[in-house]
Amino acid sequence: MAALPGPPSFLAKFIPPSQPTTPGRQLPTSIPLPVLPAVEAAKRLAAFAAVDQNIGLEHKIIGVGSGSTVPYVVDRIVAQGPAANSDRVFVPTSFQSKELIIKAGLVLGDVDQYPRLDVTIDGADEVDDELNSIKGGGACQLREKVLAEAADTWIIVADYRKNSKVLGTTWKKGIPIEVVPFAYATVLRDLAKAGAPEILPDGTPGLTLRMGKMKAGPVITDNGNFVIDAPFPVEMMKDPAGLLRRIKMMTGVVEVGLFCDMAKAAYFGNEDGSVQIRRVDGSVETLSSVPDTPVLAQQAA
Ligand SMILES: O=C[C@H](O)[C@H](O)[C@H](O)COP(=O)(O)O
Repeated sequence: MAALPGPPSFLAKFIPPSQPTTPGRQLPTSIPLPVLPAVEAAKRLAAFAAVDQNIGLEHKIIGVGSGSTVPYVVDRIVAQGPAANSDRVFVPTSFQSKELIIKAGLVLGDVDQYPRLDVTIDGADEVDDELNSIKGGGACQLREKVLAEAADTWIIVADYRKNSKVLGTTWKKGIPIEVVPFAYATVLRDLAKAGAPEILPDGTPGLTLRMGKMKAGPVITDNGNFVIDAPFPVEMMKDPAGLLRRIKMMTGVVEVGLFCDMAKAAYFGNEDGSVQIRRVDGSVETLSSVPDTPVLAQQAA
C-alpha cells in the first residue's frame, strides 16, 4: 500500500484538539517519554499496555474510542510504526476520535464499511468488579456501544480512579442516557419514577438534562440527540444489567451508558507506574512497568 497521506491542513488549522494536549502526546516515540502529572501518566500506562497486548500485526480493523485516555492509545498505535499501520483501517466512535485518527495520519474507515472489527479500545468513567462500566461522560456512548459490539475484542483503558467494585462509587454524576430531543421530558419523568433522585443526599443535583458549556441549552450528541445524567441508589447500581434493560425500554431512549458483559479486559494505570489488568475470566495481572517503546515497532520495521 502507498504511504499514508498526512492530515489535511485545514483540520489542524481550524479545529483545536477536543482534549487538552499534553507534552507526552506530542512525542509518542520519544525516549524517555516526558514526565506527566500522575493521572495523565496513569492513563498513558493503561493505554500503552492495552495496545501492546491487544493490537498485533494481524489486527487490521481497529475501533478507536473516545475520551482523554484514548489519545494515548492512538500514540502507541502510531509508535508501532508505519509498516504496522500501512494496511490497517481505524473506525472512530466520535467526532473526537475521527479527528485523532486523521491528525495521526492513519486511514479512516466507517462502521458501515466494516461492521466487524478486530479490536476496539475505549475509555470508561467507572468499571465494576465484573467489568461492567459506565460510559458517556463525553456523550459518545451510542457510537461507542456500536463499536464495542462490532469488535471481536473490546478493551477498556482507564486510570486508577475508575477501578471500582460497584458502579456509582466514584462516578457520581449518574448514568449517561442518550435520548431523542422530543422525548426528553417524558424520559426524565420515567427515570424519576424508576428511582433516580432529583437531588442527591449531599444536596447536589441528581437527575439532570446535560447542559452545554459555552453554549446556551443542552448538550447535543454527535447523533443530534440530548443526554440525561441519571444517578441511581447503590442497591440498583449493583445490578447494572437489570437497570440497563429497564432504562432501554423507556420510549425515546436511544442508548444507555451502561456497558454490561462486553469487555474482555480492563487496563488500569496506577500512580506507582504499574498497570493492573482485570480479565473477563476473573484473572488479575499486574505489570510493574510498561516500556517506552512498543516491541511491535521493532518487529514491524
Ligand atoms: O463519552 C465518552 C466516553 O464514554 C469516554 O470513553 C469516557 O467518558 C471516559 O473518558 P476519559 O478517558 O476522558 O475519562
